[in-house]
Amino acid sequence: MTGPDEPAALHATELGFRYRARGEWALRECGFTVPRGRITALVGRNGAGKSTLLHLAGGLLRPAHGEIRVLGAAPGGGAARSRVALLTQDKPLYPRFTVADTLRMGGRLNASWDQPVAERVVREGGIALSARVGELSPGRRTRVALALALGKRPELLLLDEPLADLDPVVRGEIMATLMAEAAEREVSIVLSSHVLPDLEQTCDWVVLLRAGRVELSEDADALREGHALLTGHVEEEPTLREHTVVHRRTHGRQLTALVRPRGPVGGTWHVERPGLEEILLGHLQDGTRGAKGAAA
Ligand SMILES: Nc1ncnc2c1ncn2[C@@H]1O[C@H](COP(=O)(O)OP(=O)(O)OP(=O)(O)O)[C@@H](O)[C@H]1O
Repeated sequence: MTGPDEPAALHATELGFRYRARGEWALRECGFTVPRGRITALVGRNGAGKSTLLHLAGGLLRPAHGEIRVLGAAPGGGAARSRVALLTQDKPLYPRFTVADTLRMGGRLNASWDQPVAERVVREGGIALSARVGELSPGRRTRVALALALGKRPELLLLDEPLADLDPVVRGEIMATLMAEAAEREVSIVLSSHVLPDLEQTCDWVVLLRAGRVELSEDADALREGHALLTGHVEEEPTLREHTVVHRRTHGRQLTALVRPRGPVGGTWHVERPGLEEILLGHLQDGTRGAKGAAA
């Protein structure tokens, strides 16, 4: 973990972006901070702005409004380029290259290249260095792309849906590799994903986007402690008025509500501490509230 005076992994103020000058805002008034040394889940429904945010952080796009800093530096500039790695959804790799060629290219392009790390990431997936990239399964291609990103020895790794299209076993293996690298080298990781169960055990910070705005930017344990899952009779619902109800559902006369309590919960509710998955799902399902500003 890094000291309090060190620049944050990500810091955005009033960040806004739109793809065309007169188009809709893909991101708007985003302000948040992600501390260093965290594994951050970047979540949001389709079109919420996750890829746009990662592309801005990786320096592939420039803000239309406000700013974003990575490790205290401007994205894409000299101070950030060698310290930040971005793995985009299209995972650009040359299909005709072998895995060994691909890693060799990584070595030529990056002064801080760490060949043993890159080879280890490849080997952990049982991939031969002589294999041709175009003949690998999607999961194995993801692993090679990850090896390229980790071989750069980044301080901040930005991953845009690296787990999409992978079976649960491969997803678990890739998450384990990421966790090991994060722990060993204190890499900060920001990972966008729709696979909420995979995030429960691995992520310790959450940024949740809703329609281009930051709704949550919080420590995962603080989120768990700050929510309660209540089950009870629908007639008890008026006792919830003083709390923030994130999401509610009824089954006959039974009501289940995910709430952010603002004090002791009255009534005869059965109260449980929800997991991160339930919390995120509750926030994602709730379409009634407008997006709010950032929390951190
Ligand atoms: N190249 C583009 N040109 C125009 N609009 C775009 C482009 N890329 C994204 N958008 C729009 O910007 C908004 C945010 O898209 P973005 O891809 O960042 O969302 P996302 O959260 O990553 O979505 P998903 O989960 O579906 O990948 C959406 O309204 C999308 O339609």
